[in-house]
Amino acid sequence: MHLVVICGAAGGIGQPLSLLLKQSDLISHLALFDVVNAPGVAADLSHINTKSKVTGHGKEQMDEALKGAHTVVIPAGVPRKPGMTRDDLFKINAGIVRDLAEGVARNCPNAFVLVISNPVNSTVPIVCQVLKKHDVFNPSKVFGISTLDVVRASRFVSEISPAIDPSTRITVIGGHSGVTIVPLLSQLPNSFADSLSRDQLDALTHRIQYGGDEVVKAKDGAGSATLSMAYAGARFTLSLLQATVTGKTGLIESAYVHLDADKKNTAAFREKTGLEYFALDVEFGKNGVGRILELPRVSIYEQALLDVAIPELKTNIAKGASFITVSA
Ligand SMILES: NC(=O)C1=CN([C@@H]2O[C@H](COP(=O)(O)OP(=O)(O)OC[C@H]3O[C@@H](n4cnc5c(N)ncnc54)[C@H](O)[C@@H]3O)[C@@H](O)[C@H]2O)C=CC1
Ligand SMILES: O=C([O-])CC(=O)C(=O)O
Repeated sequence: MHLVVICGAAGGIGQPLSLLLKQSDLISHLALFDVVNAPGVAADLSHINTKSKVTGHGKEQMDEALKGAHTVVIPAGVPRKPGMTRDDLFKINAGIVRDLAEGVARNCPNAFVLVISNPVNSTVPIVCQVLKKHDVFNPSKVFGISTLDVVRASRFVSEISPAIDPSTRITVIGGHSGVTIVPLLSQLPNSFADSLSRDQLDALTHRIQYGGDEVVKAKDGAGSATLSMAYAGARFTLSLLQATVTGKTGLIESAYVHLDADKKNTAAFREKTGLEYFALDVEFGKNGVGRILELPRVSIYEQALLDVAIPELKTNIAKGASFITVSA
């Protein structure tokens, strides 16, 4: 019995994400929670002839939806409009994510919590702080989904170099907003990064960092990435489920996590940077984070990107963490 709950299930991401997850036999029950239209989306999805049962839960039914969940995916909240940064969403989304995390602490304290709602750099610390407040925090079980940055990096690189297949995984570290997104293109085979001119490398890096803005601009006020995010969110969720439900090993995704999830492999990095949260490649295990892969050697170019990302991330993390007071 594996209950997966989508919070914000009737939204632009929530609907296609739920559709993709409905196709998995690893999920026995898909519970869709939203403050609007959850029963309608659930009725629709429930006619699909795959294994899982689908239920819909409206505004007053958060506790009922979350009760006993194995995994909770959170794409609830408002998206950007042109001219906004992800941080501009904090005012509204911080409270939404806090209330959902309170619901997790009450109803499914052992669940894996996968955060999509922006600004991820701050909303993940909010979730962790709420769980700490209730004494149910396990750093191996809370993830900020930064997979879309990896998906974009793979796609954009393959557009430049047809020799690189679009399914090639690229390590993207840092956070999930603008300068905090640091693609490690130096890790690609055949000296791909060295084959680019400085202008080409700058343009590709900028496109990966600001891919979200491309979509916000093209949607022209109607929101931000939803379909590519649903793809990325489903990929992440299904990978985690394979590891935690079937015990499959060797599954790696980039995720924005609390570095206590693997103190051993992150100690040196943490000491050097003072960061508590960071997106790194994570190998899933039975209990969520199996191990965090050590940061590979970065190029001088990438170190300069990191030098810009780290102070910005620290500000984002402090903003999220200080939103919740945890008594000592
Ligand atoms: N991590 C990432 O890479 C990405 C994150 N996002 C973020 O995901 C979030 C959702 O984006 P969209 O689906 O496009 O927005 P949307 O507005 O289409 O959907 C959001 C849904 O959340 C629901 N909602 C609002 N308050 C709620 C609450 N308290 N409890 C449950 N549901 C609630 C709304 O009713 C709506 O159905 C945004 O914050 C956006 O910035 C978007 C793309 C990529
Ligand atoms: O750009 C946004 O606001 C949504 C997002 O996080 C992305 O597409 O990467």
